[in-house]
Amino acid sequence: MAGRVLFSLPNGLWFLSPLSPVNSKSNHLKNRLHFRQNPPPSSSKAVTFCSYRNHLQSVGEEPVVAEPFVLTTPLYYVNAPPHMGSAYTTIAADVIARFQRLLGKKVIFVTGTDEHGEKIAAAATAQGSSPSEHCDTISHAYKMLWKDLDIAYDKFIRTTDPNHEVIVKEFYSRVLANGDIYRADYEGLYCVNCEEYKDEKELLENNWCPMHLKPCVRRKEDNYFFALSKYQKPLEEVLTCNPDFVQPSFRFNEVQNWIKSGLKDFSISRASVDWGIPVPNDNKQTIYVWFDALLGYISALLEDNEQPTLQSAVSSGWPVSLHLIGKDILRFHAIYWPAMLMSAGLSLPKMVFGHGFLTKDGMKMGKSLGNTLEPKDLVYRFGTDAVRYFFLREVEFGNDGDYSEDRFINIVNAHLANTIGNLLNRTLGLLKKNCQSTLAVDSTIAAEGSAFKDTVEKLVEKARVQYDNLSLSSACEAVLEIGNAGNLYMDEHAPWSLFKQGGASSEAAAKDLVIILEAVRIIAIALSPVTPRLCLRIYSQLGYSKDQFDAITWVSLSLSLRLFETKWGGLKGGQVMAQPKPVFARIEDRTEGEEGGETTKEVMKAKKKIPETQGVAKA
Ligand SMILES: Nc1ncnc2c1ncn2[C@@H]1O[C@H](COP(=O)(O)OP(=O)(O)OP(=O)(O)O)[C@@H](O)[C@H]1O
Ligand SMILES: [Zn+2]
Repeated sequence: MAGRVLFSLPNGLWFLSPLSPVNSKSNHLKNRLHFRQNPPPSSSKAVTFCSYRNHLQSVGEEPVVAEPFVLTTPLYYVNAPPHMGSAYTTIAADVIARFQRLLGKKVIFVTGTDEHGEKIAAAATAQGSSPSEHCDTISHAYKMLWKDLDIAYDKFIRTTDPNHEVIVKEFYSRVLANGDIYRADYEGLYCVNCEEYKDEKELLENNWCPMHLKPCVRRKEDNYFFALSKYQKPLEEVLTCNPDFVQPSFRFNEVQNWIKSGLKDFSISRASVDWGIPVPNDNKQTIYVWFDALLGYISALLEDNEQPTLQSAVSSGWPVSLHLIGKDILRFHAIYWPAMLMSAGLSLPKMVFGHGFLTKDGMKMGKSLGNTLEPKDLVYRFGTDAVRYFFLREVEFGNDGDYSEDRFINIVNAHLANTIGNLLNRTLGLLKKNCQSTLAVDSTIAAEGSAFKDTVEKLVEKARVQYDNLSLSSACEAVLEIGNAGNLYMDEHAPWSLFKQGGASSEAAAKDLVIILEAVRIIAIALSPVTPRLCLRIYSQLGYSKDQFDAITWVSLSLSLRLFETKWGGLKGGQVMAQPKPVFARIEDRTEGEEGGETTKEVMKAKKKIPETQGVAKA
């Protein structure tokens, strides 16, 4: 396949490679090197970005972006341990990362912790520890939770990492050299929990922050400022040229309105905060926590033992394909950050997606309000897959969602235990009883003339499109529809009674079982980004090894891997299935020693230790 590659260059420009075979790695690298060494002259970056896009369209070229898929979660503030809200973003990011890996892409999944600032210093003092001890403890708690939730991140950045400090200082110096930093007095109302000066118009009565329900304090400081107002036009242009820059689309409109209402310069240093990175050439001030934390997305890209420079960090995956964040920090990511990047001559992220809030009694669940749901308890009681599945399936990605334990149990039981687990279990039971657990024919032959195969292929394609659009709940729904269709097929064909009739009916029944199992195989691939443990158990039941499961791809990357694609036809005649075991026990049915539902023992332990509703909001 020949095509052109749209490169993002370290100086903030985008460049179209000469026509070359895209799949040729050496050509790709040569082009990259050539443009890095001979960057085109700098002009207004936003305009250049647009003109390249327009140029591509005018010559009818579809750019092939051969860069890795890089995605980030927010770097979580270590003022308190993680909660279900922090877990929500990270689970969603993990699902997207796993999906992209299934498509065969190189993925760099970045997460981490934001560790500087006034709120952290105060939290440490309240705990009677030093800021650095406090950061170590909380950052470790995040890592442990990501392990419990099967988060397969590639990079975990802490903003107290010495390399990060070098990157922040270099970035600050670039922005300063570009004439975008100046010194001035500022007086305003500050919310320590937001770590942000607030506009009085946004506040509740008595100057309370609407998000944290705490009073803002009036502050006057002599600070360094970033000239955000200079970037009003370039930012407008970025949005005009790139309607996908902020997602979902209603948040795009929000950002557009903020910009339209006029951008004000903001202070990027604090004279009163010691726990931070010193401003270059002025040790009396530290860098504002947001001007520091956002750079974590770049310093995370540094390879181990690499010289910490902006140049080396950005050459390992910048710009990111996706910043996944909560809507609370949209302004920082969709306005401040792109302006800062333009000022430093770096390219912009391709997309910022601001999802909604998990709420408790209608209020955002958060550390500062303390109204949080403990993900560890949920995992302990219900298992990792149940937690991952419920929040992604239940909350439409982008909107807010309230938690209810009853609903949690109902959904997980109905979808994972009944629709998928039972379907597999009863099919394998029949196969064991009537066919010695061996498939009679290839799934392609079994499905000849059957409309069911087309239904499954359409649904799995629908799921792919939904994952790609980040409509994660709809992707789960499409996969579940395959399960529903499978159950319907089973009930309509009633293979158990066909087996009793013997002869040709028995042969038809044996084919029906192959058909159902092939559908379940496809479900196992398509749901594996969301419930990796369950899908591995399904794959084992279908007679595959863990290595084979780890090698699955959404579409075949080579002919020898045809078996593993989501296209119909993976299961072959003669293949021997494992002994049927429940792959997902219903939550209330789990008893100690029962097989299936890998969390059985944990659940029982947890039942003895944790009262049913502790830390959990009942609807
Ligand atoms: N209730 C929530 N629903 C969804 N995501 C959340 C929620 N709370 C936090 N997050 C995620 O964490 C990010 C904010 O991280 P942060 O460490 O500031 O947590 P926080 O609990 O919101 O803190 P605070 O309550 O102190 O403002 C959000 O942008 C979002 O990605
Ligand atoms: Zn606030």
